[in-house]
Amino acid sequence: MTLPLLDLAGALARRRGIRLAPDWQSAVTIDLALDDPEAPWRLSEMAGWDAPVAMETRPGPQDFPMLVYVNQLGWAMAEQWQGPDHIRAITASGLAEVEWAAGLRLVQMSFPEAAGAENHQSAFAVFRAAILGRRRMIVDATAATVVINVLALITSIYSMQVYDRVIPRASYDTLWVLTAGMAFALLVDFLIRNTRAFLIDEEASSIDAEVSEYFFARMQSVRLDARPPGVGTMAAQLRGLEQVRAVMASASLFILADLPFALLFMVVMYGIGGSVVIIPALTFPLAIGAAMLFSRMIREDAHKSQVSGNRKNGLLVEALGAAETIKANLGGWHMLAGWNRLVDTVHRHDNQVRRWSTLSGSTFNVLQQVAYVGIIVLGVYEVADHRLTMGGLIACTIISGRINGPLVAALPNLIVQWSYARSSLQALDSILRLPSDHPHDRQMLRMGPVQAGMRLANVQFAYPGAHSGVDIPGLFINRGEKVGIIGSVGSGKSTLLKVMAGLYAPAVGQVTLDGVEISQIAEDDLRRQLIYLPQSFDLLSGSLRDNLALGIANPNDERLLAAAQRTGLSELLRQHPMGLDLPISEGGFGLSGGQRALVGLTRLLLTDPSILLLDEPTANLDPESELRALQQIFGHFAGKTVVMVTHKPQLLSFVDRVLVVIDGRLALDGKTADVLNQLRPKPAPAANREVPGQSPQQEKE
Ligand SMILES: Nc1ncnc2c1ncn2[C@@H]1O[C@H](COP(=O)(O)OP(=O)(O)OP(=O)(O)O)[C@@H](O)[C@H]1O
Repeated sequence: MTLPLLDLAGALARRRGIRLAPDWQSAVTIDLALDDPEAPWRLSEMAGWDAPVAMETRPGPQDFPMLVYVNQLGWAMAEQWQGPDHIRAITASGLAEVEWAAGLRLVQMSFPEAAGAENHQSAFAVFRAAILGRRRMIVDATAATVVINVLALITSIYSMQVYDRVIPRASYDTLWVLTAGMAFALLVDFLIRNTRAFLIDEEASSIDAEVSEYFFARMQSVRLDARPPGVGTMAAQLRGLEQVRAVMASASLFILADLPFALLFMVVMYGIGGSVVIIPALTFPLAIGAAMLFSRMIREDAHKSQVSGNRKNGLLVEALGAAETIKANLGGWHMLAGWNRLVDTVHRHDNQVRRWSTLSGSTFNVLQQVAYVGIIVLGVYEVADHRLTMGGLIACTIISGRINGPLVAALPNLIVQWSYARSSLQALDSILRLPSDHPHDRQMLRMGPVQAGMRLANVQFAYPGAHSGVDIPGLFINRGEKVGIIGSVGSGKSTLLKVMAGLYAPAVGQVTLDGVEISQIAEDDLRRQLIYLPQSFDLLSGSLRDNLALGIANPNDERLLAAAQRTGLSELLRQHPMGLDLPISEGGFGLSGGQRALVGLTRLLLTDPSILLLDEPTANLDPESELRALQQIFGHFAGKTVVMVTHKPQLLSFVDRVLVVIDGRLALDGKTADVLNQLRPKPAPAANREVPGQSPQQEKE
């Protein structure tokens, strides 16, 4: 049994139910020996994880599994206690019992959870979890809010004392004592307000980072066949995160924390001014009611403006991406017309929102003034009846300012922000509803190299809203087989390959590797064993080296250059002064179509899969480069399974078996020579004969 450290760490993570990022191993650039006592620390450092924690005391049963260092054997997985003095461990040479002693090196790895690993049902729940996960910030900010509100009362008490005690008796000493107290209160207020703002801003950034990481990872895990067609629109929907964050994780939320204090202030006002409290008791609920009404009025327009805004972004992305086609075909006017229509729609709805927002602003302003005047008028009668002092009346007007003040003044903004955020949340919910590559209710299985082969059983797949797709009652591809897939344009070859690669999930039936359904295989294992090369190999921004080494564990320049030499990519490296550092710009520009294909083929040579699925890998290459690259690929992967879609009959000499796809179904399946023979035009009318459903290979299975 071999147990290299990376496999050991992967197995440990799986035992602990932690799903690591699929490419976590790619960060490990040097070999880590199992018998290196520092290996777990080195691994964590390279992978960017927190340092492992060494057990200082005797571990409890709940602490297992973890790593244990066994003399002469090196690191192993400590599974559990086996009796009071022994620990059961899986070592490089099998199961072992390790005697517990005080100096035994037992280590707990600090694995990070892969982003998006938690299963949230709604976007609101994602934000709520991120905010509630910061209890300390909530407690501190709430405490600060309480103090700020209590300090606000001091101003009113100060004014009351000055008008009732200081002015009638001209007692300047009292004035200065009160003023000193007031100055101190103002200083504390200043400090606490700033601390609160600082605290919230700090946490808002970390909430933002956590939430955006979650959504980015979730967006990436959306199953390819379920992805909505508008990429730009989807990107804009994700950008809506910022609006939601601005409302949910910013100081404006703490304005709402002032809400309960409005009641406290009314109680205090009742204590000072008695019946005067009737005025804010009427105007405050009126303001809240009006806010709810305005938010209802704004909601629909905000949503429509948001949807059109997202589509505007989609159109922009499309116009930039398809610039060549648009320019070459005079499509600019068509795009501009679409753009102008969307801009008009956005403006129409935004203007409506702005109108309601202005109206709400002036309504709340009037309500504040009405409350102020109302308190003065009622207060005058109360003062005349000696039920209220002058100072009391002034204090009541100040308190009324606090009740209706910051919260009511902030309402118009908050309503608009919330309306847009609400619409963004709906868009984010629609992303969360899309099926994921890794359903959370499924336990992922690990697997090593494929021993038997790939089977498709009763597989049916159709694109959403379309009739086309694939329908394969049965197909088995044996380990080591070289299979070609041919068929006319749009017959379903690429779709079949993507279903085989597990990128598209069939609606019915199963694709299995050694009997295990591929949707149940842990993603890192699946992508190591099953390599899929798409028809158009897209490059990512960065350097050529980054693109060649993407997701490859242990890449180094010698390996990259050796692989490039074999496919012919080295020609490009020779021509370019920057070599492997050749920059690839955003969108993957910088190389020709053929060079891009060579990058994809070179990268293949750096992998060690069981099965290769190649979709027209050499469509963009000249005959010479094509031959060279395919000889290298088929030579290098001689013992592996290779399935290759192609339109070129001459490439079928590389394969032993050919599948012919017509309308998403297997029309022929057999040895290359037999199939080519059958496809050769025959003089007799028997050429149109129906093809039997079962191939010799299938029957064997
Ligand atoms: N994303 C999609 N949404 C809806 N229909 C699609 C989508 N992609 C492909 N199709 C349809 O599915 C059918 C099969 O397409 P597929 O790309 O598998 O054909 P193909 O045999 O690989 O063609 P080609 O030789 O041109 O590459 C076609 O009719 C195509 O229009």
